[in-house]
Amino acid sequence: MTTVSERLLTRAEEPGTGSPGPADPPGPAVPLLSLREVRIADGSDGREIVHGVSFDLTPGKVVGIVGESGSGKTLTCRAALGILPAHFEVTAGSIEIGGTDIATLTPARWTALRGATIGAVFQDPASYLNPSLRIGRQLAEVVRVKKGLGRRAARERVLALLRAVHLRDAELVHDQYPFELSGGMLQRVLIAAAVAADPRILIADEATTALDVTVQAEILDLLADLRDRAGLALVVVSHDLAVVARLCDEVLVMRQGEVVEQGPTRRVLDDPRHAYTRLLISEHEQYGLERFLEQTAPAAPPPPAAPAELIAPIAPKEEA
Ligand SMILES: Nc1ncnc2c1ncn2[C@@H]1O[C@H](COP(=O)(O)OP(=O)(O)OP(=O)(O)O)[C@@H](O)[C@H]1O
Repeated sequence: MTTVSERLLTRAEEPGTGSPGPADPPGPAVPLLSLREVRIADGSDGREIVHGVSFDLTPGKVVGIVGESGSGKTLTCRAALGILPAHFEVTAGSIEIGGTDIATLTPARWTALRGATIGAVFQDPASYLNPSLRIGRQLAEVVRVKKGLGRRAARERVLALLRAVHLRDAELVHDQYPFELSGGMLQRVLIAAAVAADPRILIADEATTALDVTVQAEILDLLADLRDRAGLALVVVSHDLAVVARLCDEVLVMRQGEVVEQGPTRRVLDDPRHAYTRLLISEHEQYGLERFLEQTAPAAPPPPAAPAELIAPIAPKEEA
């Protein structure tokens, strides 16, 4: 008999994708990102929204956060990125990036860290791009500011990034405007922008939610590629247990601001200890299965990128 995690993995891999599942747990390493009992409150009324989140992210590790809408997943990510909405604040606990407590960072240090150490991709990629500028120009700006490249080198780097995120015709996409691209292509562009400055940590908050299942699986493969080839550490926020099963080493299950269950993904999926986790799994089995099985005619997968293409744009140490 197959386990829940085996079934979820099988379904998430169905749409014609072939990369392996979560990597073996990395050995002991200094956490790139460490949250300790983080509490977040709405300063306007003093209401505590997130009641203590802890996890460590080491190179190549993927931590998943699942849970119902409004449970505090996005606020937790935004706290780690130093971009909590106005009047929200971290009221207790600590967040460290590379051993530095982010509460001590100056705005200038934050600017240096964002992109270069920690990057993020959210849902609704179109809203993060300027509709009146070509894709290449927008990415080039990131590359020129964060990597200090000249015009020509920036163009080459942007094309390499577009290829690295498996966009078929990088030259064409380079010269297109956002409205000319599909949702899946825009999400790839956003991922390219997020990894342009070789971050060590990428936070993907519902980054595949708006995409159809085939494209979703391709984006998940892309994230797995970045993890495998560049040791990128990921925080993946999703409503979808199949996404979590596909990518994550560890999962946190959140409900109403509380982490109700946390542990290695397979243990949580195969032996859930909290009633809410069991509910999520049974809902997934009832509705998720059909959604994946509906996938009868997957689109052609993107052309395989040469390993060198994938490594060159994102491995920080390889660039002179
Ligand atoms: N900018 C904001 N202004 C006011 N309230 C907010 C804001 N952002 C979040 N909240 C509130 O904080 C709580 C947690 O929100 P959060 O976005 O972290 O949830 P979530 O788990 O990411 O939900 P979803 O899955 O729907 O994105 C919710 O009750 C939400 O209404």
